[in-house]
Amino acid sequence: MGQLVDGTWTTGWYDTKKSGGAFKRTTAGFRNWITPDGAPGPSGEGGFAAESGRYHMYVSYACPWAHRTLIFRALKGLAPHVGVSVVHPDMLEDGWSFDTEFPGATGDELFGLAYLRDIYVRADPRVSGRVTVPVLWDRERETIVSNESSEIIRMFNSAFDGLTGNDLDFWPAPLRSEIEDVNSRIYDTLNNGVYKAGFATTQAAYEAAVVPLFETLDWLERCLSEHRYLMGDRVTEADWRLFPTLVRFDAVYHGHFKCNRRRIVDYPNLWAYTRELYQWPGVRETVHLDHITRHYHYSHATINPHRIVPVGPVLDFEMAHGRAAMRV
Ligand SMILES: N[C@@H](CCC(=O)N[C@@H](CS)C(=O)NCC(=O)O)C(=O)O
Repeated sequence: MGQLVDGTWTTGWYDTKKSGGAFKRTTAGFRNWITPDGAPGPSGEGGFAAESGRYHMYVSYACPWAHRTLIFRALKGLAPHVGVSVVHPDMLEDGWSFDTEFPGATGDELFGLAYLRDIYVRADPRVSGRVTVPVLWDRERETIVSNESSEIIRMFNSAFDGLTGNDLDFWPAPLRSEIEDVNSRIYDTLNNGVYKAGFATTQAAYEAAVVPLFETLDWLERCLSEHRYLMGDRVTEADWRLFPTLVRFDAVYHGHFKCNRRRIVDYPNLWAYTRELYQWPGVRETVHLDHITRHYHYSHATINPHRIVPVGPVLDFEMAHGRAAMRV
């Protein structure tokens, strides 16, 4: 666990001293966009045209941010066009590694490097910052296009449509501002809220995270008692950004991160909605609870010093969801 400073690895856990015990997530450093013709996107520089076989993703199956990019890769039929390397679930002193001693960990399929940080240094020998997944790598320019999942899913939503013929749109223009509003509450209180609760080092910082977190879950339960999806009758990016947190919740966030007022299985609508999204074609294959459970409990020695990985809970994501009866 550490970060790169001027291309050199330095170790240390998240520093919460300056922020009263609160965990503050830093922003991602590589912010270019793949576009159909290589024109520049909303940030970064141009020159990253959508081409089959040119791009490769580095992910962890444990990571909820990487998970959304794997979901979009599946939903948008990008598997034949964008390759994937999967890191080992343990994130220890050296950060994410390409150790293959865990089922599903592939190693670095492009260069055979030992650590994910080596990929960052290959992109920029003087790079500084956290070494995070997901990473979207350009084999042609030998650099990182982006390490920001919220932007990678927007690229995947449309950049390759000309190549794949898949024009499913999870970011439809008329719903964008409504999606942004819902995303921002869910990001702050839930996607990142679980980390704020789990990584807090004072009681006050923990409570400041966990109270709004359950307010959001209660609010979502009410929304999903009236509507099939967050935007009504149509599944959108907002649902796919929520799902990775819901699918991890009872297995890790409830116990390990102390988000334990309720579990997702205690919310009838949220639980049925989670099962529906899990059963969506292509999605269950992106869910790897063995990586998820192992990663959090084994990697966070400050929270779980003996690294005992729990055996439960038993969760039946395949159970009938009954959500098709909801019309709106
Ligand atoms: N902004 C990034 C955040 C990604 C992120 O924080 N990933 C975590 C894994 S869940 C990570 O790699 N952490 C390593 C670290 O912070 O050193 C995104 O959404 O793509």
